[in-house]
Amino acid sequence: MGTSGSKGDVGGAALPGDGGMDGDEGSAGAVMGSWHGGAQLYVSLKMEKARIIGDLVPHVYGSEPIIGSWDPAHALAMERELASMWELSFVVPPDHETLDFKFLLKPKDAATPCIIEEGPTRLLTGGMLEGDVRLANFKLNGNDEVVEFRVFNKADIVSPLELAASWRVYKENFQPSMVRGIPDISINEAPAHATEDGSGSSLELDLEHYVVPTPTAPPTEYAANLAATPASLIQPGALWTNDMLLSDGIQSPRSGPADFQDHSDHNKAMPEAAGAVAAAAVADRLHGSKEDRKLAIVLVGLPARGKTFTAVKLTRYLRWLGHETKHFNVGKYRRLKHGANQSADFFRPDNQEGIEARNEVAALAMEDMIDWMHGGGQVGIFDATNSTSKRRQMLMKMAEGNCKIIFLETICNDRNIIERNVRLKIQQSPDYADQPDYEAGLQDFLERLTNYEKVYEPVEEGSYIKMIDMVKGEGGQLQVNNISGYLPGRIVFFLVNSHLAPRPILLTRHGESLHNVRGRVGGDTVLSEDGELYAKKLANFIEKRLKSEKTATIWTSTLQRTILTATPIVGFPKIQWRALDEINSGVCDGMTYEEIKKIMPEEYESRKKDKLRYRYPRGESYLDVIQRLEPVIIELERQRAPVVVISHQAVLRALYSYFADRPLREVPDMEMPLHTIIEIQMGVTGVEEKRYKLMD
Ligand SMILES: O=P(O)(O)OC[C@H]1O[C@@](CO)(OP(=O)(O)O)[C@@H](O)[C@@H]1O
Repeated sequence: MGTSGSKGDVGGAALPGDGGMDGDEGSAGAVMGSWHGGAQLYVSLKMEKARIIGDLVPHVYGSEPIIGSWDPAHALAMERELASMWELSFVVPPDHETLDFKFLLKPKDAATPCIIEEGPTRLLTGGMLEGDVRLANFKLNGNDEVVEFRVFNKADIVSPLELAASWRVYKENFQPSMVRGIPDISINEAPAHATEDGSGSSLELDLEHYVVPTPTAPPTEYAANLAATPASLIQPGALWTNDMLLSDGIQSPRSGPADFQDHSDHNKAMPEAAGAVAAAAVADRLHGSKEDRKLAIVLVGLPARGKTFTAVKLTRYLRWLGHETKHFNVGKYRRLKHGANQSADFFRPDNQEGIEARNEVAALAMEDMIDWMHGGGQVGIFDATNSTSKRRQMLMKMAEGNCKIIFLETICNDRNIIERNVRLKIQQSPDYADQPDYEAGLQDFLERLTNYEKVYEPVEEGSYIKMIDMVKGEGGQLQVNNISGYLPGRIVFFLVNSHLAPRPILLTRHGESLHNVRGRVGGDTVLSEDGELYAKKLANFIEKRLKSEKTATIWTSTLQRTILTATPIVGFPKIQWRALDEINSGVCDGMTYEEIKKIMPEEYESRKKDKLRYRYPRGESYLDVIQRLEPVIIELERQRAPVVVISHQAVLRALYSYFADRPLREVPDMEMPLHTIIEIQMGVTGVEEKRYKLMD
């Protein structure tokens, strides 16, 4: 093991069978010194841990000392690359000896519980895994449940010069790429003072050092809705009889013509949204047909086509805009009424009992939705396969006189995406929560899929939107038929611009401004000293956090406290948005809250009473801010690369509430501290959040 050492390096040695490296032969010290010609292999092992299982972290362990010499307690932890992707990367000579190892799951800083993957030892030769080893199976809870994670492996030939660059990137941004607890490559490091500009703006190598807890919030209304038992299932013996259902459904006695009395006094009444939404709502109310004021978005599609995810995104978007919106998941009704582990037989086209049971729960859900609309609800998202024309006719009959139906069909022809959705379904759907054997669950679900495919009839009736292969946000197409009105138009525009590809969005306020120091609102002041220090730290953070991203963009408002905060950031384009300017405090601009209370007590009290709707004289309300941020949300949904939004307290409260699905009433009082970065990771399994506080 020809290695050389230089002072101060940690012990260790290069991988066996090294192609030999220059450098004076020293003890079996670190791998230092210049490289001996020849390209090297940059190997990347990845595991897609699509399901969070406690604090278990993927590790690698095997024969080599650096990966534990087959002692699980000394396994090497994989690094989290994305919300559900874990990675271990290292550099080896192309002709390295075979490395044998296995994956295991255990807490990062504890030896137990420790779950070693099933199957034979894995062999890495020439940087690549031998055999068909794309999956890792783990038996949880002592054999009664098997989870399967996908494994990826890549080996790229890199030259010493590329290694030099990658070494600098790794040295500055993450832990150095290590295989033996020491840099497995090293180039003369830049002199230490280079990263210190004396202002203390440098950061710890490990950004985890800055992570702070996310404030706990009560479950979102969406989560509460999912957990609640539906109204129609609470009163046993619903109004429906089977013959009613089989004759394609008729109006239930309870859901007579909707009463369109004004429910503004209703505590769920939609807040008086401002701007476009208010104008449209008035127009629809005055001119639209009675039933158009209530909208049912009825999803259509085979299982594992992303219907529920689309329903969740659409619900969040419409609620954020101030429309009283609710998601009705028929699968939940079925599980509550008929149990959660129905086999594929329940879904067979020749299973009359199954058909009746499925139509019954669909009608119950539709009945609840219509009742909810009578109570003030405006947009119901009806989430089920609704895969036959007969079922859709039944729903249309129930909607007559109550609401307008728009069918939203999701069609996916990409087998890889379907496979991924199926895997997520088996791992996460309540239908398979009790299914210990992953393979058995997979088979059952594929059989259910076949049963649906036998009877599936694409949408041709009524008003409809077809989303065809739009999941990745690349290409695909959207077909629209007989769609009109403000809200349906907004929905189409949102669907055209949103996709499910995971990418981080970083939200942060500007560095502390002079007005912040003095407690004055609004204005357009420069940064304080602390604010300027934050700007430098933020630039360091962004360089580390986004270095491995191909592209990213920096968005600021047009006020100088955000533009100055963005100045030290290099390498990414910066865009100034007026829409990101702070709430306009009108005649109170530049005042302190105490001065407002003293000089305009009635304004102060009005704002205190209803901060969401209160509008500063010649200024804005939070609802006004939300309305002007709608194009920002659409653009954030459309972006596929990371975006850093440097904006203001009120604006960030409004943007954050969208991603966190918080009700509008909470927006004006949300915690949005200075010098803190909120990372929102949007992906297939929903939205995850992480906060980094770089300084007080
Ligand atoms: O709605 P409130 O709680 O007043 O917060 C908004 C206020 O926050 C401030 C700071 O007080 O925003 P920022 O400094 O982030 O630009 C004011 O400019 C703005 O008027």
